[in-house]
Amino acid sequence: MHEPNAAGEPLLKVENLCKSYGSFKALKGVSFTLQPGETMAVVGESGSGKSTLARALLRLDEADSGHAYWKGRDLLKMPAKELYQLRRQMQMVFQDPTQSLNPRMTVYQLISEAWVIHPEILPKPQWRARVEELLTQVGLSPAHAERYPHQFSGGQRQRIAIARALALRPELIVCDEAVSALDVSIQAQVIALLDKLRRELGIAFIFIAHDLPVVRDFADHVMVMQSGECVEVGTVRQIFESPQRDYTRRLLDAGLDPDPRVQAARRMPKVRAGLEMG
Ligand SMILES: Nc1ncnc2c1ncn2[C@@H]1O[C@H](COP(=O)(O)OP(=O)(O)OP(=O)(O)O)[C@@H](O)[C@H]1O
Repeated sequence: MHEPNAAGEPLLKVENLCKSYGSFKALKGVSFTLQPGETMAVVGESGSGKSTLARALLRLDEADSGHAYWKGRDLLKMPAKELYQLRRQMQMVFQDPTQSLNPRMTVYQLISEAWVIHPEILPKPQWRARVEELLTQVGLSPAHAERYPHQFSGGQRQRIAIARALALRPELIVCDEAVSALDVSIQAQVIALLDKLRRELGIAFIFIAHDLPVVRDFADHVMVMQSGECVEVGTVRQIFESPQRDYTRRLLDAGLDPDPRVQAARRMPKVRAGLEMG
């Protein structure tokens, strides 16, 4: 469990973040605060800037202006050496695990690769046991360590990607459309797993999704993005029960399937959390 940092700083405080591609403004001054262990969903239609925000925060792309403070330290100005250490604490899980998992590596190699890069985390004799522990934690079996990514279903591959992110003991996991490619019932199982990890390990999440219903049972706060701007932010309850903007209402309407069976399948099966192997 991660402790709140001593200074009582938020885990992440983002101020007025801007990013352009040429003359196109993809992020127009986004601000928000994330506390340790908190989950913030970032929702918005395609092209609204959600991935650009994630990439700027992890410095996979450089923001043009603004600030992002990680426990009070401006991570956008952080020198490379400090950033290298910080990257460990901020992990990303992408939409398509077939692209992020090297098909030639076994699950054991994929997960332990994190410790090749960061050997300070775990001595080599402990790698095997830790890989097996992580696989169990994400609802897979220790025997899966010797398999290759193509031998798993989409939901199981996403669990491997999550285990790999956990290997570095992150304090924040940024999920960029991490469940969007999965069937609705498998989506709910993977979200239930993330929720279990959040409760057990105190990990904070930024959870990017274009579909509002999937975040309802998981997020604490929702930030709604449109054309590079945050147009509404609130608790899940505020956003779902009294959205202030038409755009948010439209997102809610678009995401709600009229079929109650589909709605039920989307809801997170809390009691089954992490036990099924989607
Ligand atoms: N490398 C790039 N070069 C030029 N334009 C880009 C680049 N990356 C993103 N954009 C543009 O910035 C805007 C925001 O893109 P972004 O990927 O952040 O949107 P998004 O909300 O994540 O969309 P989606 O839900 O489809 O993933 C889009 O109009 C996109 O075309």
